[in-house]
Parts: sequence; C-alpha cells; structure tokens
Amino acid sequence: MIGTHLHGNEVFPLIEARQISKTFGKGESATRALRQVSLSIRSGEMISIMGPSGCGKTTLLHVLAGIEKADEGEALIDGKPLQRMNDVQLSAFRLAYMGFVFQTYHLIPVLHALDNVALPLIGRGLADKEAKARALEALEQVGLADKAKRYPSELSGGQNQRVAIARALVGDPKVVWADEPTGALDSHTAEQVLGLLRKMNEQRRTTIVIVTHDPQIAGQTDRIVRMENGRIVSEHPGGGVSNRA
Ligand SMILES: Nc1ncnc2c1ncn2[C@@H]1O[C@H](COP(=O)(O)OP(=O)(O)OP(=O)(O)O)[C@@H](O)[C@H]1O
Repeated sequence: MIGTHLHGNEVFPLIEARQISKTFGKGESATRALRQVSLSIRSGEMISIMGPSGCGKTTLLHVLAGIEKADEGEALIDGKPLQRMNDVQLSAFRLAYMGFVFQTYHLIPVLHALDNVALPLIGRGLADKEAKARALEALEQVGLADKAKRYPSELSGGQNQRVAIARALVGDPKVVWADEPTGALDSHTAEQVLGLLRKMNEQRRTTIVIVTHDPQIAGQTDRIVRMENGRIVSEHPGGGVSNRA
C-alpha cells in the first residue's frame, strides 16, 4: 500500500503508461518512437530511464508529462487521463502537479535567478511578493540564496542547474521530470545535482523520473528502467533502494 494512492476501493500508481504507442512522421519517413509501452511509477519513487540514443526515453517522458500526445494507449497521473484534457486544462495541471529539469536548464536569460524560480508561482496566480519570498526559500535550499540577483549568463552550469531545480521544486510538485539533468555537467557537479534531487525526493516525497545515459546517476535511483527501440526491455532495482533502508 505504501506509495500508492487510494481512491475509493481502488489502488493505483501515481504515474501510469498503459500500452502507449507514438509514431513521428508518415510513410517511409515514419519513426516508431514508442511501441506499446506500459509502466507504473509509485508515489515517492525515484526512477531512472536508460537506453541508447533514439530509443524513445524523452518521448516517453513527454507523453507522460502531457507535452506530446500518444497515438494509442493512455497516460495517467494520479488516475487522471492526460489525453482527455484540452490544452488549457493540461497547462494548469502541469503547473499544479509537475516540475521540469532539462539538460540545458531552460532558464530565461533576461530574468535573474530569483525571477526564474518565481515564474511557476506567478503562473499559478500568486502575488509577486509571496512568489519571490518562496523563490528565495527555494534558492536557499539549493545553496544559492546569495546568487538570487545573478542572471543565467553570470552563473556556472552547475549553478544554473541548481536554479532550475529550485524552479522545479518551488511549487512543491508531485512529480519532477528530469531529462538528462546532469548531461552537461562534470562528474562532481553531477553528483551535487543528483544529491539535490535525492534530497527533494526524501524530504518531500516528490516522485522523480530521470532520463539519463549515466550509469552512476541511474545506480543511485530506486529503479532502473531500460529501453530499446521504443520498448521497455528490462527493469531492476537501483542502489537508491538500499540507501533508504
Ligand atoms: N518531433 C520529432 N519528429 C520526428 N522524429 C522524432 C521527434 N522526436 C523524436 N523523434 C524520433 O523518435 C525517436 C525517439 O526519440 P527520443 O528523443 O525519444 O529518444 P531518446 O531515447 O530520448 O534519445 P537521446 O538519448 O538521444 O535523447 C528517435 O528516432 C527520434 O529521432
């Protein structure tokens, strides 16, 4: 029962892919990115998705986050089927439930760190002052309160990724999607960034889904899912499980 959600008599995972297929393009140039992928992720789990370039990892993450629509099958978060939401409902749902961390940070260059972190809260309609106070707290949690007024161009890659993590956690989302969050960082900085994601997972029970090529990173998550050619080919526990014991 731990880590699952109870709705009436029903128990289901926080994130569920049911037989998802997705093809890009048509005819001879068609690419079958996902082939009937099914996956269940429990609330509070930290999971990594690995596999060779082009095997469908990012596409799976995008379908589960409601960024791409599946051709077949269903993506559900907290029992809610994303396909049945319109674009406005999906945007509101993403703002309320999800945070995102990308390999290239995706910070807004003309905003300083504090304003970048405050953005999801402003998007949710919080007053400016309250949003900034909470953004500063989030920056404190990633050890960057003293860099609040710096612009992305004035920060290192690792610092920018910590700002991006602060932005992902500021709204206390249920799920954080991290697509190659350490791909642009050296191994020491990568460890720091993973440590912050792990802290978020442990302290807030945030569910975290990481796409990574790095076995060191994947090895510290609770479960490693391996994909090949649009399918999940294996799943096994990572070292993160034993760390929790
Ligand atoms: N928008 C798109 N239009 C056409 N083809 C796409 C599109 N997005 C992805 N693809 C194709 O779908 C397949 C899966 O791509 P995806 O980005 O999911 O792979 P990946 O496993 O994340 O790769 P990488 O590790 O290189 O990031 C690839 O063959 C890719 O070229």
